[in-house]
Amino acid sequence: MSDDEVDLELLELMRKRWGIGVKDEGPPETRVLGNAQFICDNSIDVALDMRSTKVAAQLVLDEMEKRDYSTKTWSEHELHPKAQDESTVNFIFTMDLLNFSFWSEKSDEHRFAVVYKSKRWTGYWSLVAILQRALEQDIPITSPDFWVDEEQCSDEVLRTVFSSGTDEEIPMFEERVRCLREAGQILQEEFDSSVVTLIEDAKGSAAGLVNLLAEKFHCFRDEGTFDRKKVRFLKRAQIFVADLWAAFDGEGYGEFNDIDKITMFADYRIPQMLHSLGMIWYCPPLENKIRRLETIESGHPWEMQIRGCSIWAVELLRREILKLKPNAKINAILIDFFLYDLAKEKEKDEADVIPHHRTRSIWY
Ligand SMILES: Nc1nc2c(c(CN[C@H]3C=C[C@H](O)[C@@H]3O)cn2[C@@H]2O[C@H](COP(=O)(O)O)[C@@H](O)[C@H]2O)c(=O)[nH]1
Repeated sequence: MSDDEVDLELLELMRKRWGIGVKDEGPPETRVLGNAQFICDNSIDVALDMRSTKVAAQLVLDEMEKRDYSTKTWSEHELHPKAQDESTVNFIFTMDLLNFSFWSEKSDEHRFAVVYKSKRWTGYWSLVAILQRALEQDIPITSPDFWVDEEQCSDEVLRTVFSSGTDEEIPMFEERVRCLREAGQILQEEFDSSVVTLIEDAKGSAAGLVNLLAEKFHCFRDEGTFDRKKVRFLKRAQIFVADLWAAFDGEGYGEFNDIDKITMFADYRIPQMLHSLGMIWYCPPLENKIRRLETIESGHPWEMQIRGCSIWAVELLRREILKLKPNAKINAILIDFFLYDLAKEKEKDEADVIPHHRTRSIWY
């Protein structure tokens, strides 16, 4: 071995043993918020409206206070798991691995739905119902070991797990199976098949856990390109951390020292709510495309602008709320969760709400 190779070997040993020679990278950052601001500053098809944002800030603050909206709200949802243990960690990981693209190519009344606990669940809630139903049938659907065992966890078994209560099957079934298999394999190879080990490897940093998911799991690497610059949205990685934080009320598996680094989750439901609040505006060709229920391809500049401007709009909303009430215990996560729940409440009664945009992808 040359002298240089010996030195490198020695340095590596010293780095591993004592952390010597490791340049301090500083606290982890996801870069999502900065990328969202960059997109918004360079958007020509989507615009923010500050006047509506200020009005919305008072409305959102008042309504969140009236409902005493907090991390505890998460566990109050009847389908969300309540156990403060590893089973809920695994449930949330499985849920956020598959938390995407529930909308129907056809009309909404035909869309995939599940009847569970004598209620009809659609969208995100149909996924939660599916997982609860499988567990009740003693199918270990939230166990990473199960996902890699193609004998026990065959495609046929998974088809029964994801079986629909309507004539339309769950969108992107094959992609969902691929996500489970890939995640199960990476957890097995790098994290002792344990989601808890994955969380512990982030050492209490929310941004660190988001970056670890994006680095190790392709199916969490939610990124795009805008104006020739790589931009990160990391929607399901971020909502996984947020769901943990909320489900465990900021303690135990949900304890993070930098939780406020998590941004709004760039999905297809919140932009719709932000538009109906007048906070974001679409140029006429884009608005027409959305109103005509036409798909926008994944990665299209229009999609990048909708997602980036929505993240930045919620950040500005958060700042306006804190101007109204500086000590409000409100962050982007709770604002986002509240807006999603509000959107679901209003889904039925407000016919004039613009449809959500239609981009088929595994990212949201
Ligand atoms: N930004 C954001 N996106 C969210 C959620 C949730 C549910 N979160 C629960 C946890 C805490 C909250 O209180 C909620 O109870 C689902 N989604 C996304 O929406 C889409 C599904 O829409 P629909 O087909 O109509 O169900 C799909 O992209 C899904 O990934 C959220 O909270 N924020």
